[in-house]
Amino acid sequence: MIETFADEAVLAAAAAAAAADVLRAGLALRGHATLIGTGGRSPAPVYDALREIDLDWGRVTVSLSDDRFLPMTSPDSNERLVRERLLQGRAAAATFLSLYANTPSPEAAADIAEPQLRALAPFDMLFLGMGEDGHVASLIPGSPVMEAGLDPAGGRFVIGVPAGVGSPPVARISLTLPALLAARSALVLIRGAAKRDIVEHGSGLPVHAFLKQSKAPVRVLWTP
Ligand SMILES: O=C(O)[C@H](O)[C@@H](O)[C@H](O)[C@H](O)COP(=O)(O)O
Repeated sequence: MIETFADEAVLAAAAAAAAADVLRAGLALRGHATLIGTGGRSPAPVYDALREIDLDWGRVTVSLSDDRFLPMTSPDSNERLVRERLLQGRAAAATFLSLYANTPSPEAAADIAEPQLRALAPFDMLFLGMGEDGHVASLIPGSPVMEAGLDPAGGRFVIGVPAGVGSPPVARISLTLPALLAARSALVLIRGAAKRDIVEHGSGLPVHAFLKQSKAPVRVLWTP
């Protein structure tokens, strides 16, 4: 099930091409398309490749599977990564929908994002990274909201995640499993032997909850 790529650049080109195909199909069928991005190191080269692809970016909306509850001025902001690496060049014409808001709590920011993400769904393309603890989005082992976020029958699309888990262990805003499963297609981007081992031989972690479902078609792209 895992697709192996020789290196990061080859993986990035394949992921960008797959995303562009799906976005083009969404544009042709519905007149607009949605890409849900992710933070971390893995997506940055994909963003670099994707932003130069000739698409009607003005009719594409981009958001995130999770963000840190930090303003864009922070180097740890995922929104900052997407704005700096994806929303440039041709892709600068896309609309970005923030998960972060300057609210007193991540829960209040999630309340603002909730109806906006619901209105966007289903999403044409979802990118996910995975941590070495098996987390996807900010559904992180050890978090008090992980179980609620992974409930396939849960009523929320977006939740606040209190500080104390993850790296950095700051508060976060995350899509839930029902929101992630509202993707028409998804790419999980992973690198290194340890992560491959978790996907193939681990069990019961957030990544497995996402992979063991038949709702959203998922490809797992791996490079050593
Ligand atoms: O907010 C976070 O905790 C990270 O952004 C995290 O979710 C990241 O996506 C994965 O750890 C994969 O990271 P890499 O892409 O660097 O492998």
